[in-house]
Amino acid sequence: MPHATTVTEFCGLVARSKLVPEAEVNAVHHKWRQETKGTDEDVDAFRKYVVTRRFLTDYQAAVIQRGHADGFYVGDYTILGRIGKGQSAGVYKAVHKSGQVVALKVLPASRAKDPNLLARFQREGRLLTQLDHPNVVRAFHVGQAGSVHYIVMEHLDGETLDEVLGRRKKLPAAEAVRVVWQALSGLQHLFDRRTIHRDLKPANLMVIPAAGPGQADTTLEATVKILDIGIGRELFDEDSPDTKDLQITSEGAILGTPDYLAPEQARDARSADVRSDVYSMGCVLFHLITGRPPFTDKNVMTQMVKHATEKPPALASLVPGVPPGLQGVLDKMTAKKADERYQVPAEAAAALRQYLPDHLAGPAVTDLLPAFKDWLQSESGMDIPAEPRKPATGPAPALATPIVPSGSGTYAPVPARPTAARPAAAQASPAQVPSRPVAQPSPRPVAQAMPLPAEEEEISVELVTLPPPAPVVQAMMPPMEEEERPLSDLNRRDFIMLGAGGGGILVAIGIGFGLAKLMKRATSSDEASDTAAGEKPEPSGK
Ligand SMILES: Nc1ncnc2c1ncn2[C@@H]1O[C@H](COP(=O)(O)OP(=O)(O)OP(=O)(O)O)[C@@H](O)[C@H]1O
Repeated sequence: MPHATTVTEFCGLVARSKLVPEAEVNAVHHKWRQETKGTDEDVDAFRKYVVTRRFLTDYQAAVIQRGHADGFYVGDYTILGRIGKGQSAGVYKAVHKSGQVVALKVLPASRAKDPNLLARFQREGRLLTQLDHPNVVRAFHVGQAGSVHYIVMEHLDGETLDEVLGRRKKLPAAEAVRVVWQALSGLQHLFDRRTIHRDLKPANLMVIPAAGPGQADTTLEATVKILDIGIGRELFDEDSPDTKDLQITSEGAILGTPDYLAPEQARDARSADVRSDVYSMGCVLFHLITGRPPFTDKNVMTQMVKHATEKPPALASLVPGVPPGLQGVLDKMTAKKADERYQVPAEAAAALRQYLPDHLAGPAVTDLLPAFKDWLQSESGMDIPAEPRKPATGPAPALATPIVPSGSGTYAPVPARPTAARPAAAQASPAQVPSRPVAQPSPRPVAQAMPLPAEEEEISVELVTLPPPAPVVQAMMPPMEEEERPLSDLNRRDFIMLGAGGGGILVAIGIGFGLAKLMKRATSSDEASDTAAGEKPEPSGK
């Protein structure tokens, strides 16, 4: 679709998008002309004007300037901006018609055609909506609008640990322990709900809030949230029809992230259990403290063999001042044999507790607008307390749900999370709620500057499938850029990517076989040396 090259074209697209009513678009256009004496060619200046006055968000204005008037609505949600792009789904900041700001994870129509991707996406939605813990991202609803599928989540205003590490390289031990301790609390909740994660890495752990400009760059006040349980698994569901997909997805994950992968999970994704998650969290702890993962080989195969056979370097050899006992806890989290690890995340969390900083801030929890709660209740039957409780603050146990080992070695059930107020972080300011014919208040112009997006900002217009709009402009337009084409138009690069993806899976299968062979060889040489030492080998059963 052609770019808007004049303010008139831009205004036409805004009106067609229904983000701002036509009369209001005309009024603001008129006002801008009067105030600035701008010409019809000054599209950039006009775009800046409407964004600064919050008629549109950066993202909306960028998409419109690139010639698109659709793709701003998913069900009852208006898209405000793009937050992240995963391998298959996109994550967007959006606002519900009640004014509640949320994060929408969206599987576009073209991806939903793939039954494996759709099954994985729906599984993630199903798992997430069953979870309810301050250290796990909260999901409210799984929906479908036309052929677009989406998961409605609390909007987290923070940054991933990956981003924190990108900036700070490593964290002081007490800070690292606090982060991992929280994640372990969230993982225990997953386990209590019979779920394991299987893809724990810094990019899937979010800390909120992010350190603001001018503030101390620390996570000591932050809450950790586990994200992305897309390849998570409900335990004991091996017979479910999507198990095959899990295998493939996990091999894809192996290719991407061997840094934190437990040996048994590398051998066979289906053999992963909660202790594999404990191993991954041990590797994350190692990375946070030392600034590098336990094994740094670029070669995936070598790295996986090292996970299975080598001990990571001692913490003290890489960083000074690490409490000596912490090494023992880390060793137990990352033991090669799952039986020798902490058996559940709560045990590891309990062992880490003595290394936590003295004072811990309470968990950040997302406040929900009453109108959104009512809507959720009527739409999905989700029961959310009307009167949110205050978040706990104070010493260690209050940070997240306390983990209390019961006498039998199992753990006390995790009480429901407090749904208490973090002030207004997740509510749209009136100006953020775009006007829409359905019960949306009109945006109120406010004199607060918002940064304009970088030119290369990614956009997606494949959120909703609408009939092709009538052309608004007839002027000669520049050719469409790569980023702007609808995702349904496959091009050469897509075929290359698809080929690479398929090739990747074959490589992963090869790696799996190779590793299994190596492990087998290692075992038989162990047996051989046992036998040589006079031990009688176990009968083979033949
Ligand atoms: N609830 C949320 N609030 C704010 N940002 C979020 C939220 N969920 C995800 N994100 C952002 O979006 C990014 C992608 O999220 P996520 O990992 O869930 O996507 P994904 O599509 O499953 O990724 P992949 O396909 O690689 O597994 C995250 O790294 C994070 O930056």
